Amino acid sequence: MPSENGAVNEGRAGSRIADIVVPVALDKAYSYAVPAGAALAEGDVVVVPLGPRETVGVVWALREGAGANLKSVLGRVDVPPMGEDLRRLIDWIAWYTLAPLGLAMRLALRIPGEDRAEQVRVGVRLAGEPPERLTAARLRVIAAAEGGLVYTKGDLAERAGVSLAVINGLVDTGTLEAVALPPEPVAGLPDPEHAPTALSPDQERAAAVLRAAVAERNFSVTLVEGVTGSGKTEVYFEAVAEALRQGRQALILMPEIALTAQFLGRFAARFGRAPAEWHSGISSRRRERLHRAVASGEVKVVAGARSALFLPFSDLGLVVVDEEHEQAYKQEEGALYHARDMAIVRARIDKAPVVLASATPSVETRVNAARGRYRHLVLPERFGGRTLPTMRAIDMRKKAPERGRWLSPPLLAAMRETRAAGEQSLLFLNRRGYAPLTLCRSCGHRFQCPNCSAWLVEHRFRRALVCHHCGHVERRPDNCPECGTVDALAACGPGVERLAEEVVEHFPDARVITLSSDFPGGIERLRRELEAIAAGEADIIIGTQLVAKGHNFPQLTLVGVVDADVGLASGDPRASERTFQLLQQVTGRAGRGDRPGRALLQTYQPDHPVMRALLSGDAAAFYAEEEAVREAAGLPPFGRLAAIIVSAPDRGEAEAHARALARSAEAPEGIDVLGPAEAPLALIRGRYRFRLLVRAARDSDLQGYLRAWIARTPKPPQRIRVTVDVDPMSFM
Ligand SMILES: Nc1ncnc2c1ncn2[C@@H]1O[C@H](COP(=O)(O)OP(=O)(O)OP(=O)(O)O)[C@@H](O)[C@H]1O
Ligand SMILES: [Zn+2]
Repeated sequence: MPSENGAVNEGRAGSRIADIVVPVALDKAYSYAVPAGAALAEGDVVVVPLGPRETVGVVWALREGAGANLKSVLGRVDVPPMGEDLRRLIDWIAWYTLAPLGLAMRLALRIPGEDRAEQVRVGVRLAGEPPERLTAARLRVIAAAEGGLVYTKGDLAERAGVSLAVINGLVDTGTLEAVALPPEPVAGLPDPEHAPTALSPDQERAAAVLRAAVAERNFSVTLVEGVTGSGKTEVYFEAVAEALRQGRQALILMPEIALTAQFLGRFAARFGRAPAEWHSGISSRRRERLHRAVASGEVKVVAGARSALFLPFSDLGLVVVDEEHEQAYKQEEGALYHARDMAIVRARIDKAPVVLASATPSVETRVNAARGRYRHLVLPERFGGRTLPTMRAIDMRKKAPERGRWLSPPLLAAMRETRAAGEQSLLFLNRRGYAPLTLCRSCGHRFQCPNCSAWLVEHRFRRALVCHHCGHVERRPDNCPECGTVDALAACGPGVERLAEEVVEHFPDARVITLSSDFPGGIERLRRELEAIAAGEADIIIGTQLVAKGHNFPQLTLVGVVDADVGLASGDPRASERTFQLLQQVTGRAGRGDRPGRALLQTYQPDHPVMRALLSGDAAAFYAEEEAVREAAGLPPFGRLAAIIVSAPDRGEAEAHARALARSAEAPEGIDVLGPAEAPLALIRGRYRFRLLVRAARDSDLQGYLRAWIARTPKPPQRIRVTVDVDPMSFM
């Protein structure tokens, strides 16, 4: 790798040593000599030799020392240094999650890509004499450029109605001269006074507390718990406004940022400018510019996904975590961190207030609020006198749909009424594809993924069978591969595509939109469809969980939950909490406009505590019961959990190492080690998996225990992987 900003190496070793963290799976910093006279500071991004190659790294610490036997730092890279706060955050993440320091550091490292050179924008203006050869086109250009203003070439070509070649020709003749244009600003400056919202008294009370928290310029955490449609967004916008008034920066973390065009529009309406967006859909070139502009303080507000947490804010004055209960905040690959929790860590380091917003907070956050660790603001009502949807269960044991169909008579009747009233219905089913399982009616053969212990999901319009875990795709055959019978394959169970078929049978002239993250057209298509729905251009919407999140569809008055029980059967300790949150969210899409909404839950267990809580609207009772169950079982937040996942291409090896780990567990008082057990997803991407679960008392040194344990277990060969997941969200 070339050194971007001049070599610092002047050949002589100096008197300083740099401890440098490189972005690989190593757990410590490596020492290098700092060449004499090199201007190097902690946090600088540098190029260093690593074995036979060169790599970038970050200066974690500088100290005195000769370092005669050490290799030297080769150069400094011209990117914003990694500030003290970010380095402390990364140390913390590495300590907390047990991720190797180098991997944790990689979260915050941005190195320029190939296209890094900022393209200089050039404009042209009239400068010299008209050329000797004057064509009509050339005359039009000269006329259009009259007055001496600077235009981009494209602009001028358009104004004059000529091609770029004509413009370039006039530059060659000296009639036009090229001048450098200032770079376009990365993001506009949001104005806190642009269009303040008139808040309701409840909202105003909450907003006042948040403004005060921002004005304190100190660390604090405030939970804003408000029912769906209560205006949580409007309220935390007031905290953002206060940060802007103070000239400070604000970070808004969102779980599904790519789908939040509506949010960006609302922000722009309130502040006159959209916030800077940060997520994987943003081009690398733009991300690089944003990275610099966040470091320089030019960008004031970033709305982003998890990784926005690692931007080099120079003066962070507020962090908002929207939908704080969302599982999407947990990073499930690489360093397994929880972005909400790490946002709180970063805010503590940066002495900034945090706002957690949710209609259905996580049990952890509720308990923290109840114990006084967090401030707790409640918005109990929807804005503008609107009411929450009425909730009813449809007992599927009594009101069964026809054979091979999934919509019960009462739900169909409600959809007809809604349609007759010119309103929208939403059917929610959290299953992508056509059918979750395909089998042969003749021999019973089931289609399974060759790499995973999972059934292949039929995607009918792609004419394919797909594994949702590893992405394996195969054609759906006409004959059974096992017994050869023709046309004997049957789809079992519903996915959104199959549901759409049923809806069209019942409502042949309704405008139906099916939303699923795996449809062709990607984010752009989803954004367009969400807009179309909000504009009333659909009668019936069918969707997976991505329709549940934060959208405002004013004409939507009926939500039908096709299978309310789906999430309850998983055996996951958070199954109840998650089902409650998801169904509350999705039903909360109904009745947000002028007309009241209702929700119907198709369930085989109407007496399940989760269903009872949803039907009665008594969230407090649900949380109280859930907390009691967790407390009794020593589960988070009353106790702590860590999962150890051992995986290998060979099942026997994976199991043997998992057992070896269990044997060397030596758990002290207050810590239990459970397992190993074969993981529910026993095979993923060709790797067999075994799980151990560590349950520890709240005040125990879980990380210390895990480190010592893993260190004393004989190191397995490379093909056996041991993954530690502290505070696991997935138990698969
Ligand atoms: N003070 C207000 N003035 C005008 N409109 C408001 C006000 N408060 C809320 N609204 C409107 O009410 C709707 C719901 O508000 P918002 O989306 O902020 O609620 P929320 O609590 O974040 O909802 P959810 O949890 O369901 O996403 C939005 O259309 C919003 O513009
Ligand atoms: Zn698979």
